[in-house]
Amino acid sequence: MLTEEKVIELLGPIQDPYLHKSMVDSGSIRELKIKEGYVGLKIGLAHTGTPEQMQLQQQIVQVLKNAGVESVGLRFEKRDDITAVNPSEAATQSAPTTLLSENSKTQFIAIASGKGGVGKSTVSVNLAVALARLGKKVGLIDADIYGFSVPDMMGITERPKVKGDRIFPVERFDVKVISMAFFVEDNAPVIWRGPMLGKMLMNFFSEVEWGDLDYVLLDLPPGTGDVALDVHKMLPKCKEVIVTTPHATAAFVAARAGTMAIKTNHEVLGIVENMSYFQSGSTGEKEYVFGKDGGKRLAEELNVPLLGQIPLGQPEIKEDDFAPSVYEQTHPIGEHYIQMAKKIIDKTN
Ligand SMILES: Nc1ncnc2c1ncn2[C@@H]1O[C@H](COP(=O)(O)OP(=O)(O)OP(=O)(O)O)[C@@H](O)[C@H]1O
Repeated sequence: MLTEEKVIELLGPIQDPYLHKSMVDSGSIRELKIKEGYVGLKIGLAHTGTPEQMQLQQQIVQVLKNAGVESVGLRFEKRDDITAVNPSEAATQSAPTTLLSENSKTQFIAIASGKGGVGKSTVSVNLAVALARLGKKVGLIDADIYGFSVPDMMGITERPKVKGDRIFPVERFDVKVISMAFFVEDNAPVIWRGPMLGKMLMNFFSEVEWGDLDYVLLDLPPGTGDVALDVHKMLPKCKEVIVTTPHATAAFVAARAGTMAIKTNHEVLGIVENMSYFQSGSTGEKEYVFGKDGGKRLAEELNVPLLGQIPLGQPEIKEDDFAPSVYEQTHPIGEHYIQMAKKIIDKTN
């Protein structure tokens, strides 16, 4: 037979979420009724209807059910005799959209390409990591809403933490990452269109707790579609890096992305020519597998710098720290990224 003393003893270790001490000692238990297999509790909290209340509710039910109680009735009321900070509200108030505010010091850089498969996501990830390696505070938004791949490329297996209505980005290689991949179940395809996409992107700014950042890189979807346009509208100060292969057709298509940026008054920081050549490990000879200098010509055409020519090559795959697309700092390609990141820092200072 469960007694009042026994229930109090069971609830003793559970903390009041706002007073941070035992709910028994903090006077949170306002009423207690026991009847056959039923326990009814009225609980007073500094804030009600909050995620903390939900958590507490689950804890109490769990403890009592484990002790053999068949049904638990809980009622919550707001306590006026105490004042305590509500972390969810505090988070909302202290997490304004500072990244987007007029006087924000954060630099936005969109990584664009004319077509898919040229290595835009690989470049986004490695530039973000290189900027972080150079001591910058960096965020990375995987805005490739249909073809999100950043978490897989960086070997991210966790999901962002959610506190109240704030989302905390996942940190990997000192880069804060948010991706559409975190918000879909089982890699389901995303079928949202038009305005929904813009809203999703806006949420990435307004509901994510980014903290203080020097750079936010955005991995755009390939081409010059809705999302790229949305980004340009949403982030008037956003600068752009265009990725292409040396192939003439790829560079020709990439020119459209460049023209769009220029027409909408966004500075193009430069061109990254990816998969520029294959360098033989034994002879050091370069083989121009996909053609030569398409990126260089594009840079001349748009009158912007060529930030780098990245050869073909795979990162070293480590079993214990799996990140299939991140080049180590000491890898020759990792070094290319450091040089490009330095140029970007120079150009944006
Ligand atoms: N320099 C490189 N050397 C070898 N492989 C590369 C290089 N750059 C990218 N890749 C590989 O090419 C493929 C396409 O790269 P990635 O996904 O980054 O392209 P993308 O332009 O973002 O494509 P999409 O927009 O279609 O997602 C990936 O398998 C990636 O690992």
